[in-house]
Amino acid sequence: MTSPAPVPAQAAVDWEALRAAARDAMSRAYAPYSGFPVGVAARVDDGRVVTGCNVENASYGLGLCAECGLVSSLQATGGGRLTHFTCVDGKGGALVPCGRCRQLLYEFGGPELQVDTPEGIVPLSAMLPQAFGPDHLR
Ligand SMILES: O=c1ccn([C@H]2C[C@H](O)[C@@H](CO)O2)c(=O)[nH]1
Repeated sequence: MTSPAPVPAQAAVDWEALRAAARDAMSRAYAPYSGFPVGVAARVDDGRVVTGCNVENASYGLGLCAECGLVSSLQATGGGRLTHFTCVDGKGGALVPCGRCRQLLYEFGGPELQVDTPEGIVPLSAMLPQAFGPDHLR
């Protein structure tokens, strides 16, 4: 989804607004099996904000992490590069993205993507060292 009023791309990122967007998405998660709702939000290089929530399935292994929805929304609303990312748990606190989702984020944000973690803002390169990515296939 896009935010109602996109922030200009050149403005400093408002992490609290991004966390609020992630909490809002988390409130609509479908997580009846784990009981662990997750919401994510990211700023795009054109100023858009995209979000996602986890969507589980009765066939447990088919559950979709919140980041899956986020990257789908990114593409469906015009593409672009992710610049800032946050992930929250059911209490609204910062949550680290799982390993698979770090790879999803790397595809669209690369090593410089700024990630909001319980230990502060860190580049994705610190969370996915020596990442495999699109450059390996060129
Ligand atoms: O980065 C993460 C980590 C976990 N989950 C979801 C998957 C599952 O539905 C629930 C418990 O693992 O949390 C996400 O959506 N994103």
